[in-house]
Amino acid sequence: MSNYAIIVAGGSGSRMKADIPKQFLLLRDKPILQHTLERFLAVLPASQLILVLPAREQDSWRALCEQHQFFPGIQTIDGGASRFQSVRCGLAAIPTTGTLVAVHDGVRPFISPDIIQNSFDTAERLGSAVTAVLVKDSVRIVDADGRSRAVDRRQYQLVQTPQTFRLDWFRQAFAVDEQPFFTDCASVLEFSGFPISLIEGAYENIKITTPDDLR
Ligand SMILES: Nc1ccn([C@@H]2O[C@H](COP(=O)(O)OP(=O)(O)OP(=O)(O)O)[C@@H](O)[C@H]2O)c(=O)n1
Ligand SMILES: C[C@](O)(CO)[C@H](O)COP(=O)(O)O
Repeated sequence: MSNYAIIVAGGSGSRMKADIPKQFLLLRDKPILQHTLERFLAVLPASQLILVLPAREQDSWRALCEQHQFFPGIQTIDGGASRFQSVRCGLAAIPTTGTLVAVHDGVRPFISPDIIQNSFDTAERLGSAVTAVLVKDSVRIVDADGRSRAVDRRQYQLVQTPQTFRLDWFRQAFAVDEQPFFTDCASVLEFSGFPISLIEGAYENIKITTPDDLR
């Protein structure tokens, strides 16, 4: 069984409005991305991790690794114009002998090794494992006229990463043309008819998106 993980960090972080891509910002003296990679290195060897970065930022990442004396030996790949394209770039680097693949946002540094391991164990049994948490707030649906009504929050979960799948399903699903409603890998696999199994995530596993999240 050879499992792989693609860490997608190919975005520009436009909503963070920082001078550098948000995955390179420091959190307790270390780049956010280094925290994330260290969590995955607790579960998988470096040879089974693929890091996707913006093509123009490869040199900056190398310099940051030098600065922080972080030399994990992880293969880095140039990303694409969207998250879907970046995942596809990472996928192309996985050998055909692979069995499962996890995809994780480089900007979710608080993921626990236990959740990563559970996602592989569940995907091995069921073919997919998509991390999600229950909704804690009340939820309302809003129509085009701005009228809203309450909905049953028990029918919704908030989706996180990692999202882990059988590699054969994943390759087949990612061969399709990109669709505007592909917001994560689960939506891509579902579009091709593959079943999505949810596993329990953690509220601390936030995606660092805006300055509030960083604080
Ligand atoms: N072309 C892209 C776009 C996004 N991502 C990655 O997908 C994850 C989730 O995306 P998001 O939080 O939206 O990151 P950005 O695209 O960087 O942010 P923004 O949308 O604010 O520009 C991030 O780790 C991001 O680096 C990627 O690998 N390639
Ligand atoms: C993949 C994801 O983190 C799951 O919640 C999310 O869909 C990414 O969304 P974004 O629009 O790229 O921020």
